[in-house]
Amino acid sequence: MPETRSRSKAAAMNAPNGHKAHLNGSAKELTYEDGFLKGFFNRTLMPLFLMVFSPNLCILLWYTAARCDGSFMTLGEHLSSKGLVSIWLNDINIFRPVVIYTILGYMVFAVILQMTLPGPYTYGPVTPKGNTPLYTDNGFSCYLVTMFSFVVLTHCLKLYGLTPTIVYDHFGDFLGTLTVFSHVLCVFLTIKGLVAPSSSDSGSSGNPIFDYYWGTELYPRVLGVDIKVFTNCRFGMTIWPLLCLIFAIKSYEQYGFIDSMWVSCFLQMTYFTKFFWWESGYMRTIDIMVDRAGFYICWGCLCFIPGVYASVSLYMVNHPVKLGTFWSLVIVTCGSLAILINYLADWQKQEVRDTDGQCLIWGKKPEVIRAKYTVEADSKPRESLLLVSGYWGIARHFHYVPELALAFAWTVPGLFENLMLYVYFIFLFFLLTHRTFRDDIKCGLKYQKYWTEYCKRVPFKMIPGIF
Ligand SMILES: NC(=O)C1=CN([C@@H]2O[C@H](COP(=O)(O)OP(=O)(O)OC[C@H]3O[C@@H](n4cnc5c(N)ncnc54)[C@H](OP(=O)(O)O)[C@@H]3O)[C@@H](O)[C@H]2O)C=CC1
Ligand SMILES: CC(C)CCC[C@@H](C)[C@H]1CC[C@H]2C3=CC=C4C[C@@H](O)CC[C@]4(C)[C@H]3CC[C@]12C
Repeated sequence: MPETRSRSKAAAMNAPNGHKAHLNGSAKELTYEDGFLKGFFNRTLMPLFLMVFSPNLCILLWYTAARCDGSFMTLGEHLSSKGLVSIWLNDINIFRPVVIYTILGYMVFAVILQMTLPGPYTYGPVTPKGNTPLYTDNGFSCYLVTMFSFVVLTHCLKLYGLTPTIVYDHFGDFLGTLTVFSHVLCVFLTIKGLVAPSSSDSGSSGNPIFDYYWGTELYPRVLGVDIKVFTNCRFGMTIWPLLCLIFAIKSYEQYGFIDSMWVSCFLQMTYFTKFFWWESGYMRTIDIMVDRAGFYICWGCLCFIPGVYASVSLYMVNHPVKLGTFWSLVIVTCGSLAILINYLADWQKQEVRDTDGQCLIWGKKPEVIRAKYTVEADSKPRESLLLVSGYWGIARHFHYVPELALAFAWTVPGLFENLMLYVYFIFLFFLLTHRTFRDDIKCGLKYQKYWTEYCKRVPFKMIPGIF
């Protein structure tokens, strides 16, 4: 599991005295947060809105699928007759023992795999405080072992007349219990980041609401477990494929065929397999190198992924469509192509850096900008390669186009009867568009004139000539 290597061990590993002085004093916080997340709107209003709205969105999506046949019109009628509070109080049981045991059982299993499965070491990017996180790259084996264990467990349960689809039957309770659990974790992490941080990349913003929402630590570790690897990868990104499989089994139990569900499930499972194959690359993304372990990322991965990201499959349980071989193949082919392009774009960026530009991109020597930068902790000059050719020469975030195309491909098998099916796609559209702005600001602050040069050479964010 990740360790944090610092230029100065005292500055990173043990929440040193110097760092505590920083917490008590007025030293500068992360430049990204200063540059992007500032002002009353970003630091207080938006966090409050998201912390209230998002858990309700998850519950209402489940309620729409389970009680309103996927229709927002019917949901509107229910809401006006019984109200939102009644749904939380009467339709959700956060204390159901089978739900609590299943969640805890899975978490223990996931932590054991995270801690014990071997893998090569891989480094994350150097942090603003000059720490370099070290990870054990065991994501792919954790994923394979989990999927294999799920198949074995499903067969064992069958012998006793049981089925994993109990998760679907009590999915509202699962989301409710996970929400409570996540808040407990977030409270713990917020306090831990202030009183016993795992590294010097921590501290308060001075605003308790923002601290809770955004987190007080970049790389918290508890008993040797890296919390963000656990929440993002071992929980969120592993629960999502498990839910896809469980929902497909449920649909099959009910209807005896899984035509549209199969197409959607196949594309999603290919996407998860790709994700875990590339997991070390994920450790170099905004989620890990910028987002602190607070409500946004921890609650997001523990609840928003099962509640919103898996809502496509949840909806499809009761809305099977007979697509037929031709359309199934067309959608699977388009979706697979989107996965491939997205993967190759992520790969190009990584390969150029790993080989210091000594590789071929689309058969040619890559065009790069050797961008110099320093981190907040010291003035030591550092260098990163910005790729200007390949997919990174089309637009600065062109790879989001196949990501969106893929999300559409695994959604469209459910056809167009209800808007609920497209909530994930719509959310992703806004998330990725917003991310293009976030990343430009983050990279602009980090690389300054080198980023300006990249923006001149590659002027569009996502689609050349349009955006
Ligand atoms: N389904 C979902 O909800 C989402 C999926 N994704 C997917 O996750 C994957 C990774 O996400 P992504 O948003 O790219 O991660 P990031 O936004 O974190 O990656 C961008 C980072 O890459 C580096 N970078 C930027 N431009 C270049 C360049 N030209 N050459 C080399 N490095 C560069 C910079 O980091 P540095 O500081 O190292 O220079 C930058 O911060 C993608 O496949 C994306 O589609 C992403 C978001 C949401
Ligand atoms: C609080 C909420 C309103 C928002 C929570 C959002 C998070 C759950 C998601 C934000 C960014 C997402 C991801 C980024 C990159 C990824 C790589 C991709 O290959 C797989 C998906 C993912 C891990 C994705 C997962 C959800 C987020 C962390």
